Amino acid sequence: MEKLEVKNLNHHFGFTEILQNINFTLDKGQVLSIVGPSGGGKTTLMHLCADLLDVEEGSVENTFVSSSFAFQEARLLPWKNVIDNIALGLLAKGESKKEAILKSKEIALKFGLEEDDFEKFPKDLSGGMKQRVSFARALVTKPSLLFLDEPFSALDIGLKQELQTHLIEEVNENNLSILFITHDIMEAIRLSDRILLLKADPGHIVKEFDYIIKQDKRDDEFVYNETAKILQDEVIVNTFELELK
Ligand SMILES: Nc1ncnc2c1ncn2[C@@H]1O[C@H](COP(=O)(O)OP(=O)(O)OP(=O)(O)O)[C@@H](O)[C@H]1O
Repeated sequence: MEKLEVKNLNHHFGFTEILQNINFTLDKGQVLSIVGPSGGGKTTLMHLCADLLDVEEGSVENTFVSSSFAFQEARLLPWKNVIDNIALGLLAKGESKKEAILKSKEIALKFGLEEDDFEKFPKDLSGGMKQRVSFARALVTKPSLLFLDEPFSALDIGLKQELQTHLIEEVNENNLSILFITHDIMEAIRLSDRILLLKADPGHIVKEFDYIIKQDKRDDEFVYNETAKILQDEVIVNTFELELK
C-alpha cells in the first residue's frame, strides 16, 4: 500500500529549531492537511516530505509511485505556452508529443481554460488562469500523491471553489492522495480527511481533527458549522493566537 510516513522528524535552520518531533502517516486516497499560522514551518515540512529538502533528524518514507506539486505561485515556464506548460510532465515521462498535447488540451478545458488561451504565454494570463494551468499541469500525469502548498490563497472565492471541486473529483475518481498545506481552516475542512494543527516556535503538532463524511457531501453549511466549532477550540485559539470575543 502506498503511503507517506513521517517519524520523529526534527528540523533546524542554523541554530533555530523549526520543526519538533513531527509524526504522521498519509495513506493512499487520503487528504491530509497541515494547518497553522504563518511561519510555523508548514512549507519546510512539505519540502522535507517532498524530498526538496534533506531530512536531518527522523525519517520520511514515501512509497507513492508518483507525485506532483501546485504552489501558491503557479511557477510556469515563461517561454512556453499554456499547452506546452501543461504537457511538460507527460513529455518527461516519455509520452509522444501528439498524445501529450491531446491530453493537455483535454485537461485544460476541464480546468476552465478556453481554446483561445492554449497558445498564450504566462505573461498574458491572469493570476487565476495561471493557477488553472498549474493545476492542470500537476494533474495531467495522474499522480498518486499531490503536494499542495497554499495554492488557493491568491484566488477569488469562485475559482477557489471550482478548483477544489476538481480536486475532490480526482480524489473520488482516481483515489488521489493529497498533502495540503494551508493557514485557512475552512479550506482544510472542505477538503481533508484529517487535519493536523501545527503550532509555531518550534513547529509541532498540537491537535488532530478527523472527518468521516465524504468531501462531495460537505456543503457550505457543514464547512461553516465545523469552522465555527473548531474556532471555539482552546487549542486552535491558542495556536493562532486568536482572541475570543
Ligand atoms: N532556507 C531557510 N533558511 C533559514 N530559515 C528558513 C528557511 N526557510 C524557512 N526558514 C524559516 O523557517 C520558519 C518556518 O518557515 P516556513 O516557510 O516553513 O513556514 P510556513 O508555516 O510555511 O509559513 P507561511 O505560512 O508564512 O508560508 C520561518 O521562521 C522561516 O523564516
